[in-house]
Amino acid sequence: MPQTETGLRAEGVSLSYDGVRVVEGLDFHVPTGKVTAIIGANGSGKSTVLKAFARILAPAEGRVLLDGRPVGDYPGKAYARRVGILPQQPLAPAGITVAELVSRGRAPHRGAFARPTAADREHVATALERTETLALADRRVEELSGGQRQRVWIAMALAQDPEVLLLDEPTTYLDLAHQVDVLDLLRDWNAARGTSIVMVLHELALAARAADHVVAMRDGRIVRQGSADDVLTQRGVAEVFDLDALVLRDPVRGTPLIVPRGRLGGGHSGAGHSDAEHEWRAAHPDPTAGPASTPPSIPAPAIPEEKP
Ligand SMILES: Nc1ncnc2c1ncn2[C@@H]1O[C@H](COP(=O)(O)OP(=O)(O)OP(=O)(O)O)[C@@H](O)[C@H]1O
Repeated sequence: MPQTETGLRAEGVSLSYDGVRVVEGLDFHVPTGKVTAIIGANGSGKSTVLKAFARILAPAEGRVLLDGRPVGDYPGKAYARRVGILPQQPLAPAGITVAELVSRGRAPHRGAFARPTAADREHVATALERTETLALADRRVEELSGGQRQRVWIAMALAQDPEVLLLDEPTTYLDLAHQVDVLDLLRDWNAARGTSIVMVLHELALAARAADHVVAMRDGRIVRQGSADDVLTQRGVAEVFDLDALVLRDPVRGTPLIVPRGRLGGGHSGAGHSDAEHEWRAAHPDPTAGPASTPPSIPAPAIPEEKP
């Protein structure tokens, strides 16, 4: 292992729950200073991978390293200053207010009984402001709507201000406008602070729009990774989701836009990877495996304006 290696890396990692292997042979270096989206079908191991990077789940095999050192070697607070996670279903302590919860994001930066510093208060205020939750500061978290609560959790993660931020489906519960807001906010945060962001996303158009790097998982393994153009091809979508889809270009951003046509084969639980690909090839005798412009001849249809 070279002394100079920096960042977060999984090396030959397998992950299990109660002895049942769910992720196998994971080799992945989190792209430093970039935004990465992990995509894949339900149960393919996306959250489990985040848990390994967050030290919630120890590898059954292999190692997770931060700057070349096993992550288990870092004291808890030291690790939390560098790597933060927003899990899929975080639990807030009963009765806690929004301001108190977001302030907890600063805990790794403080001594056990130390009072918040001006810098802590500044981080919390910025996080509340950026997530548009400032007006909710005195409300109890449990009385918020799902979308408001989700933005509060994101505020807490931003207040923590780690070098690597892991987010499991950060757009859950958000309406479309807030999904776009949150992803744009995370991109801005990445650009301004250089934070490496890794997030599990289900919405492929949003993943393509938000991420520099896309990682596609299937059955506990990474099956594709690269730019959205590399991963979200017609064949890529077939391989990852057993889905026959057209891949158009988002006319606004130029990123891939997936239009599902139907399922291939017996679905995730039945058809294996090679069956799906075989079927896809049979249905598409002349597949173009190129970037997302496939098939280029089909333009994104214009949706007519509604008549008043
Ligand atoms: N705490 C747990 N105990 C036992 N098995 C688990 C646990 N958490 C996840 N699993 C199993 O591990 C596999 C991978 O789950 P994981 O949550 O990582 O998938 P995912 O890709 O994030 O799915 P989703 O898109 O549905 O959130 C699944 O088969 C799941 O049932």
